[in-house]
Amino acid sequence: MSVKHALSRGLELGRSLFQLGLFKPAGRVAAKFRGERLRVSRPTRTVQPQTFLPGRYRFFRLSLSGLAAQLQSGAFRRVVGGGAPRNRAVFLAFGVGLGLIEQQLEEDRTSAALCQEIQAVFRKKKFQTPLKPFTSGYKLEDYVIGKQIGKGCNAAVYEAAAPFAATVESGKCSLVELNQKQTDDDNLKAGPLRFSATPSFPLAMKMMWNIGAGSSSDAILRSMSMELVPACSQALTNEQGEIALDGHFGTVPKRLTAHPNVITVYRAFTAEVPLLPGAQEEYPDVLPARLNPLGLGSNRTLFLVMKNYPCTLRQYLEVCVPNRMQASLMLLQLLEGVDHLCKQGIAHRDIKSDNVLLEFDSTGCPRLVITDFGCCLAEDLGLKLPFNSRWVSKGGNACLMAPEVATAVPGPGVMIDYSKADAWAVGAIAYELFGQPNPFYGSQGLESRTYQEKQLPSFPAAAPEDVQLAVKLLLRRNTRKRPSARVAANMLHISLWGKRVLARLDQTRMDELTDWLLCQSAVVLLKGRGSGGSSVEAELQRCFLANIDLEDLRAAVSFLMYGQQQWKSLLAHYTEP
Ligand SMILES: Nc1ncnc2c1ncn2[C@@H]1O[C@H](COP(=O)(O)OP(=O)(O)OP(=O)(O)O)[C@@H](O)[C@H]1O
Repeated sequence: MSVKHALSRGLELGRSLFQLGLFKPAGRVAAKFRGERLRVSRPTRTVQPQTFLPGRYRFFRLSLSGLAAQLQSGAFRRVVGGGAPRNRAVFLAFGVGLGLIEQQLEEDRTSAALCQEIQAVFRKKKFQTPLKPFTSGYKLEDYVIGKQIGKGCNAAVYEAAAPFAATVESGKCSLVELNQKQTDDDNLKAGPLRFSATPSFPLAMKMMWNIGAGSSSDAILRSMSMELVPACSQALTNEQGEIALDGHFGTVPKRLTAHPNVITVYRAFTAEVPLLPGAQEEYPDVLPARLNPLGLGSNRTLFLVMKNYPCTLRQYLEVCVPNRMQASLMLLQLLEGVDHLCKQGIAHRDIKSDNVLLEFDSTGCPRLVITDFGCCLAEDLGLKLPFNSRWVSKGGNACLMAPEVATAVPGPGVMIDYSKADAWAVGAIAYELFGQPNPFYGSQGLESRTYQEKQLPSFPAAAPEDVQLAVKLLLRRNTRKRPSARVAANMLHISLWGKRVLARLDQTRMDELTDWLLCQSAVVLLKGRGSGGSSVEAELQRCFLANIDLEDLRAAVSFLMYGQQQWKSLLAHYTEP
């Protein structure tokens, strides 16, 4: 057999092996974690992968020399007719490798095309804010303002109503109502319940405290512009295309498109600071001299109008312990929200349970939205921040600052990469969702700057295994080993709705996964026609399909397979005699 012949024979052999499914997933499901290799044992596999092939397809862990050795000595001898001299065997092996790669590329092209088609179907129907276009609501006088519903370090928030907001659906079920439904539930902690979404005030108005920015719209915008990141297009521009905020557009930052898990600001405008209920008692110092002679505030400030949510995530968790399905769905929503921000080049930088608002869908499942973008990074450079001086702000809440941000030291040319920082914070909040204290809070808590992964408290055993794995991975210090919010979200999606496929993945090919994607698409489209279309679960499934990408999906599968291997070995360890 000549070298050329050996190569072409190998190529054919590789193609057939691939078609027969004898060979491929060994490489595909492989992943490299902590330098150790994961191998999925398959009964038909005879080749021990030893080296990586370079480039994008390096998940093919075919060792050509290993393959050649096998061909010389083992199972393939019969297949190739035996007795091939060593150098020919190398070429034969090389051919097999090429054949496998060629087929894999082909299959990838098909799967990637399918993913794109699914994406296109689910992206066509854009998430709509529940507000119809309306010409008013750009002045304080357009609103009736009720009682105060919240207060932070930078603003007071009041319930509000306006004729144009009649289309804003209230949060369906308030925490009070939910509590009444669940009084028998043993899981429910005792505690005062004070929150309710008042249907007559479907809106929330956030009045920023303006100390020192001055009263011109331009100055206000310059100092508070990040609050406008989640503002929808009608928030700033009315139907005639007039800019309602009479500042320069230059000071208006990058803005987010609407997403079910991110707050939408319906209207933003500047106006004179009014004397609202509780102002003299609760925030006299930030009032303008017109209202309090000792006040330090400017005369005008920024107002933001949003939907009025029944409570924050923190308030909800103080009185309720979500069941494991609800907690998983809540975690998934936070990951979906963060992924949406990342895709648009925005880092929130202050994700915490106070900055997540909550309402309930028609089934009583909590729906979460990320809010308060005051500390966000929304620069043209995307998720990287030049950190050349210690005066550059790294973001809010130091406790939930990802290790790569917390440990960054300012200097010339230093850049902080925020692409996985919000995902890390979500990993920490996951403990709260499953009823445990956040490990990074309190005087005894870990410090994100210094903690070691093995110091993380064990995750509640009641949480699904895949959730435990996802959280463990999200809290990895090394960003290269930490999944992105998208990949972690994919893990949970597959775990929640594709468990059956996952169980078969060690013997399956990618096409089984793509078949499952097609089935999911059909189910979600059908659900969308029925009443289930607005439930949190349906929204999440739509989100997943609208963002489906082969590489991210594959990464999620690799992490899940890695987790399964770990569980199996842990189990084996404990069941050994
Ligand atoms: N849309 C809303 N619906 C209901 N309550 C809200 C809404 N927005 C804010 N709140 C309440 O007001 C509080 C303060 O709001 P927010 O966190 O936006 O203010 P802040 O001053 O920017 O906060 P921080 O201190 O985190 O900077 C929230 O914790 C929440 O309780």
